[in-house]
Amino acid sequence: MPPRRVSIGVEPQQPIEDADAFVSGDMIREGADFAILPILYRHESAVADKVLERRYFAPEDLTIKSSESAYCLLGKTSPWIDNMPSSEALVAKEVEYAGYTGLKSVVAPEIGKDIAAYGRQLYTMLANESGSEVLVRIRSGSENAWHNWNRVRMMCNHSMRLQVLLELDADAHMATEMQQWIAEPVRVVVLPEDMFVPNAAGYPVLLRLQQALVKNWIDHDVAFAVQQSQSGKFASGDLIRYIRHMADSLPERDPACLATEEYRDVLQAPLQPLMDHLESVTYETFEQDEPKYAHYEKAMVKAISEVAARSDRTGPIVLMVVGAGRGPLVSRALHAARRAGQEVCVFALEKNPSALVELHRKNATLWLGAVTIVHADMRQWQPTERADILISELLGSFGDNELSPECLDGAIEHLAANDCICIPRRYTAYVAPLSSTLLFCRAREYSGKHHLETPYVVNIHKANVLADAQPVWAFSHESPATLARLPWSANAHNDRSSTVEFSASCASVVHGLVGYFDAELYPGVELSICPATHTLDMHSWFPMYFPIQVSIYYAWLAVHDLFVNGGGFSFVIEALT
Ligand SMILES: C[S@@+](CC[C@H](N)C(=O)[O-])C[C@H]1O[C@@H](n2cnc3c(N)ncnc32)[C@H](O)[C@@H]1O
Repeated sequence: MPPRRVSIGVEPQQPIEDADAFVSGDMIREGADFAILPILYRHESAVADKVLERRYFAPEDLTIKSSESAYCLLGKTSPWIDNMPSSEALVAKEVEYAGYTGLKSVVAPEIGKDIAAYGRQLYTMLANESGSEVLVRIRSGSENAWHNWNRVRMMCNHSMRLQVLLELDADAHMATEMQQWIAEPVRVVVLPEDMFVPNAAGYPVLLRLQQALVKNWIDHDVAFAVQQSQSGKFASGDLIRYIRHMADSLPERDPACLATEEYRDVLQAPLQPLMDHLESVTYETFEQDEPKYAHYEKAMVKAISEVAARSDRTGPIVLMVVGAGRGPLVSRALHAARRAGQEVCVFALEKNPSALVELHRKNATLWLGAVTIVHADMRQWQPTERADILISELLGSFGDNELSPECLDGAIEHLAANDCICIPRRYTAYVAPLSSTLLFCRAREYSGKHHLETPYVVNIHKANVLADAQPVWAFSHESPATLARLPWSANAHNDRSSTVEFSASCASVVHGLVGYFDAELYPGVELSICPATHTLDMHSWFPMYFPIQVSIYYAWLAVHDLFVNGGGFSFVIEALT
């Protein structure tokens, strides 16, 4: 497996007269991928006045004198002096010049005291058509760092081009503050030389807490930049080699993690397996989830044993797999019967005609004709005998957002015996408030009319779940006989509503809700995608992200009027004081 490729740059502290010479000399020698350099060589106000008067830079004013090295440079703008119009004008010139040379990113200085003026300046920089990204320099641990950042990014309307260059302080470690930054668009993490200590041979290393912090940032795909101090205790090249070695020696990611990594923070529309016919490749992905099917088999063995132990029991036990797809649950049902030592009669029901091809093929080659395959809608098929055990896998990431419970209601009415055991028998939906600038921006840019009023299935990564998830409702199929007697055609029995309150461990911005579910397949056999109880290595379901139209600032929050029915899901979020 190829090692992780980490981009590592340098931020020299001494003045650099010519960026091109620095890149082809020191930077390459040190093994850096990029450099963070000031755009201007000299910042004296006399220079600023001259530049503004003449309206262009002279070569001697500049560190970045040409576009030759622009591909590997981040250009720092001059320090902004609060309430000084000439300072604003100079920065505007620098940004214009950065666009001309092709710099992809410019780095703005730390947020000053006059936050409104700073926000206005950023806004102007982002309005520049050059399209350079603007990185705001944040020193972790500085007073109100996150609050100030939050204010300026709000002023810039959450622009996707506004990002963070996070400069760690020497004592930084993975605490609540870092968790806050994970949810923000951090592009570059600056590691000051003071963070490193010498090992026995005098080479720079990080202490354990800082190592954990850097490893966590590696996993969040940021670039690093090492920043030499004036004293120059260590050579930049040694700092870079150490970080590279750290990335190379991270443990190999397990295959399940690799399979899902490409979907990190990618917004996907939930599947619609009733309206659409799923493709073979989608079934193939489901089928790779060994832990999920192992749990199903365990539940089936228990259910078969329970039915077999009934005193009035005669003949083979009838198992129906409804929504059989290409048959993984059918294989498991036959295996479970063998494990339980019981004679069974297995039906596989599927409405997707193409999946039927695979079911028939497997019946001929694998199951040796032991299965009755039915091409039908589970809500309408009328069997000659009823199921003792009804097995389905119809859940979405939020539990009831795909086929269950509505399709299952129909199946129970037509197919289930009075004392039928349903697998799963119960499932619960959970929500938690979520902060993620990336997901919010992606939802905002998603095509379609109601892109901020629709949920997405996401392998959520660059995000901060702000409080423990809380249950909002459950659906139960524990007594199918009761359900079969319900006047369920109006579907009102599947309406649910709820109100939940959350208090955050730190003030934050809510960009929506994250939804999870857990399911009881059989008493004692559970599947879960909730973080605290997640089924080990199960990857069939990513969480659900429910964006909100306008992000809100929160420390204590109520999600009320949460409501679900067959037609959709709605909620209101209120920040409490
Ligand atoms: C999430 S897939 C699960 C497939 C399979 N059990 C597996 O584990 O790979 C749900 C299946 O239910 C089928 N399905 C959806 N609605 C159905 C209905 N009303 N009647 C029969 N099958 C249905 C879909 O075509 C799809 O194959």
